Amino acid sequence: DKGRPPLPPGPPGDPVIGHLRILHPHYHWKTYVQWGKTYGERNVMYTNMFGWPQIILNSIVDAKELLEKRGANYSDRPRMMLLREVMGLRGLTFLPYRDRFRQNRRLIQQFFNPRASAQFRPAQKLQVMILLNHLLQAPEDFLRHIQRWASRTMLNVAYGHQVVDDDDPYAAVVERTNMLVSNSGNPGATLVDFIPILRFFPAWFPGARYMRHASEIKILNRRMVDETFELAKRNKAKGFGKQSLSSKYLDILEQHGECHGALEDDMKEMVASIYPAGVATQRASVTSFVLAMVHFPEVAARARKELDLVVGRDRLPDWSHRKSLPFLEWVLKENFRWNPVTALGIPHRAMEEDVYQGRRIPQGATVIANIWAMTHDESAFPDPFIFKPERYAEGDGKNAAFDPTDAVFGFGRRQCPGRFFADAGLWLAMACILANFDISPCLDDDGNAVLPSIEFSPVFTSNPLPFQCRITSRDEISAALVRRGIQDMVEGGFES
Ligand code: HEM
Repeated sequence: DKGRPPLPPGPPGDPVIGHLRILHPHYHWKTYVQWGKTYGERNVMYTNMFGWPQIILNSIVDAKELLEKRGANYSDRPRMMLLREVMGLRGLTFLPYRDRFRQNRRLIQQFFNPRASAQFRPAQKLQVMILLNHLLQAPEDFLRHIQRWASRTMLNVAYGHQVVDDDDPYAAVVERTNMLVSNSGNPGATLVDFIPILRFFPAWFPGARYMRHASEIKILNRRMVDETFELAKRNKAKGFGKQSLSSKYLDILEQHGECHGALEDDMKEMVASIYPAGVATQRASVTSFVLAMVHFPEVAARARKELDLVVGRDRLPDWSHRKSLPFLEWVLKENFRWNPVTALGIPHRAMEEDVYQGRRIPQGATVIANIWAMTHDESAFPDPFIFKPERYAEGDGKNAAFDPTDAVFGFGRRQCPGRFFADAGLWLAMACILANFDISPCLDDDGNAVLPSIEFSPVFTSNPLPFQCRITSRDEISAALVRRGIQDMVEGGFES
């Protein structure tokens, strides 16, 4: 390495295993902030895992400079040995930046860009209406209702499938497969990602046993991908789910006639990949929002006041009101910032060696954007743990250095293609909940408020740890509105 620029600074590591020993197994994003303060130079750090170079970016400025401006070099993904090679996940999320990437990315963006994604609004609205009714009927199960809302929304948008009860067999298969995949570790950062040869070791070998389990998941996943696409075909034949992504893809395949080659396979994988991408993230966002409202009731009160003024009490909030509700807009932004649900995004990869600020970024380095660090940087967002929507107000009160939506969906050519869709669905869910439900802490035997702790799971998509609170319908007017909301959609001939 003589004569070449030095690597960015970082903590001292061990021979062979690199920084594995000093990287606390949980909440890597917090460890990286600590390391950044101690070793970082303008927040860019170098570490290695079993010799694999890793660059950590704790600041949005560097993430934008590298992952966006120099996007041609930084839009690849690390190899993802476990998820891609062993489990066989072939959707867009983990696809390398070559071959089919461009075509596949276009196939998603075509339907999820700001204009096209408006077609999913009726489906999103129906699911929010169902969520509100579930909250009305059994508010104590709110965590499950939110999970089900996210799952139903994505099953409907992906396959045109309408889940009607808790025993839905398709929902069960898709949920189980995705749960097994997501419990298997951080993408690109499991043991077999660092020691790829492990996958060929016998199961008795330490660390290799998991491989057998992973091969079983592969079979399950294959079946899930195929069966759900067949379901989508049947739905289409019956005239259901015309707005779904599968239905649009089947239209494209029809135009290609018999000679669509690998296109159908790609489409199947892509449809399957939007489910996990959209469920855990949206669920975590709404659950975080509920937790925040328990802790910051003055925010909920101010948002409701604005809603009452603009929307009134004789209808539910709708997207047409959005422009007239600036405070609610800040609540949404603050919620994205307070718990950026994919705290470390999804890793990128440097395809060629690069030099940044006089430091060398090795070819093949995994590049991690620490989104949590960016949205909890005290100099960008004073009192970062306080939920303070007014920090986005224009004028003197403004003390947010950037819009969190510019960070929480990732960067550059890999930036989340589902962001417009997610933003619209989350807005509606939050607006309707705030307008019609009171959220407050549970009470102990003596009538004292018991505030739930603010803790998030230490995994890839960070959800609040299970907590309790009281959700009650605001009054009879609200209860009637919520009931009518769903009736109106059904009577209005809503077609999923
Ligand atoms: C709160 C909601 C969501 C958040 C915070 C979120 C966040 C992210 C992030 C951080 C990435 C990685 C970007 C990067 O590599 O720099 C990503 C990728 C992705 N997201 Fe989302 N997402 C959300 C919802 C959705 C939804 C609803 C969908 C589907 C409709 C979706 C589909 C995807 C896909 C397909 C990718 C992979 C893109 C690629 O690799 O080119 N996401 N998302």
